[in-house]
Amino acid sequence: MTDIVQQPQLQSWEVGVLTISDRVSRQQAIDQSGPELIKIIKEQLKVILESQLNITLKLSVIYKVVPDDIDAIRSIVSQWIAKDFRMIITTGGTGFSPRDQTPEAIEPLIKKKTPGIVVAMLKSSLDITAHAMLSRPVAGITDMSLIFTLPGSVKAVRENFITIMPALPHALALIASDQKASLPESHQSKDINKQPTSFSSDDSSKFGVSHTQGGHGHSHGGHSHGHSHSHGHHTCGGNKDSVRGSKYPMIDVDKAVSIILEQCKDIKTVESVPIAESLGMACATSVESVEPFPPFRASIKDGYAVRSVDGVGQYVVLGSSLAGGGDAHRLTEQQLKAERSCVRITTGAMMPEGYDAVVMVEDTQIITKATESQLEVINVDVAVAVGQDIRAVGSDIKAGTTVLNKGDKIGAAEIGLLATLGVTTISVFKPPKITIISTGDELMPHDTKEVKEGFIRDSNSLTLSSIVKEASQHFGEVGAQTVKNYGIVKDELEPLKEALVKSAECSDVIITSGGVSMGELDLVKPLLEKLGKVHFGRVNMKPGKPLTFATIENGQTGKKTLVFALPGNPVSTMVTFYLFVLPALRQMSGHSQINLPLVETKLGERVRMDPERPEYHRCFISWDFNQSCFVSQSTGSQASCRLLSMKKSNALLILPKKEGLRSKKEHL
Ligand SMILES: Nc1ncnc2c1ncn2[C@@H]1O[C@H](COP(=O)(O)OP(=O)(O)O)[C@@H](O)[C@H]1O
Ligand SMILES: [Mg+2]
Repeated sequence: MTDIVQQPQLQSWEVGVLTISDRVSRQQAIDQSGPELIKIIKEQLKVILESQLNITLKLSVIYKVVPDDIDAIRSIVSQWIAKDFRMIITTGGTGFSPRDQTPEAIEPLIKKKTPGIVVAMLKSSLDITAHAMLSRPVAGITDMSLIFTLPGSVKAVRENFITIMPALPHALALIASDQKASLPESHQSKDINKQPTSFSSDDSSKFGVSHTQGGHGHSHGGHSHGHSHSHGHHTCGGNKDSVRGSKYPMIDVDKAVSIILEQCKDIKTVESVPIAESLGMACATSVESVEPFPPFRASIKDGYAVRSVDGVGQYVVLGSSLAGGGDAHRLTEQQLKAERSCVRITTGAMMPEGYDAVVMVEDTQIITKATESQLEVINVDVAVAVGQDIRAVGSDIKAGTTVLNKGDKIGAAEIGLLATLGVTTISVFKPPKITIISTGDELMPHDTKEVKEGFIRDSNSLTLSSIVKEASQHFGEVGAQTVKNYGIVKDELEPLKEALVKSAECSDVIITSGGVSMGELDLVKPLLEKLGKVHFGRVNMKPGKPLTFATIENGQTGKKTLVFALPGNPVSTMVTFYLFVLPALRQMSGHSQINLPLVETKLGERVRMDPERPEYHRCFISWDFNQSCFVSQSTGSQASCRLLSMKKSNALLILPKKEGLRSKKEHL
């Protein structure tokens, strides 16, 4: 038998992708499902079609967005049917909400129903969540077109589409082979059902299908139906990514920190401030002493300035040198030269010329008290050496000594030093300007007395502004100038965009909380993609996995703003602040010491390890004098919403990912 190798035939197909959503069409939400579908069609379906049907495919995907409106939907789909689109796929509007009317719009356009496709889609979703039964998909054939309706949520779209994808080459080929669409229903469903056997589970996993992950959130056309399970379940465990997982690779904490530090390397501003306002800031230049300190020979003790060669015996007290005063300066050179003469002196007072030692008052006795006509006479009981109890000029700080280096943190001692040397203003690195934004429809201002049902008080705004203030001792004084609280922003595209754009104009750093997970209302990541560059969107840690870091650059001025999109759970917010935002703030403020101190500690009790991600376990550490080491005490339940686990904690215990319990030395 001779093999006849057929050249693939070139075919041009058009496929329509219609996103049906009021919110997307009003630009209150970014469409994720439509673009995702297009991506799968172009990257995966095309390959399968070409290989299964032995064709070279010129595939055009036409994409449109319409509101949840029967006429609008029908108008587009009818046009596409008329143009013989091979496939028309809608996403959104298949749920139970009053505005969900995609099935009603599509059904009358279908000539032959294809319930097998509906069953396959529902089955795949029902395997994950019972809520799938609230989806009302329709599928069918009209002339040249295969039409089906997918739910609105991007996860469900991927999952449903990937489920039916193996059957599509055969289905589309059969439709095309009979333009009159006279395919018997029995034949059609049989073929469709037969397909999965030729696409074994191995084949489908090739496309990334995995149901290992919990959580399933259907939303229809951008409306949340209140049954999204994504929170709490969306953890796509470790690296077990699936088609429903995040598109962002999971990177390690160290890598994330280095990406952040690289981005803030060039954001530094130097300013000159009065030294009293420089606490916590980093010096932008080195500081050298111009004058010596002390600038004069000064006594270290209260006593008498003497000539050491005069030894023990009686002395006449010529006058006094008091700190900042006295009358010794009025004495003539002649008087001061008189043998066995001395001058009463106090601590810090200037040594009169000609004297070379101080005898402390305890080593003397008064022989005769001073009267109007007579000088005081004392007895020096002990001999003193040259220079005794005298601070020489420049003995503390010589002229030309470097007292502060660039990058040194200015603390109380440093401010004292500068004041000593007569430095009144100092060149420092300015702390970055920070704006804090809380996102979430469920949030009410923290001072709300009666919180509406289903709402909570916004705690993150205050926690974040306080943590910044608390941390400012490590990067500089923080005033109203430096930290702005933007307040609460709804989970809607326009307000969020406005908040980010406005804040970027006036801040070096934006810290947001919430809206970075996988829920339908988690809009921060896609929005940041549009406004700037997302450098990472997931970190291999617990808590804090969805942490997102982006930069927004002003095209005209070139000003760069760092955006830390912290997860909304209050503990995740705090932990990610300490691990990622604080080092960045320190680096941007010019500090040479930017990392949190790391010490080794013994566990005070057994702790359960996380098998999937390294954990930053909140604990209290203290020095154990008996064991001569730090010992850590866990703060209890480590749920990322339990702010009580942060209370009283003074350290984060770094627990590597591991199965089981642990009770030995760990790094902190
Ligand atoms: N500002 C806030 N104050 C208190 N709790 C918040 C705040 N923002 C979010 N949360 C809570 O944190 C949890 C996660 O919120 P979400 O917006 O889904 O965060 P993310 O998507 O970033 O993980 C929710 O229970 C939410 O109510
Ligand atoms: Mg939220």
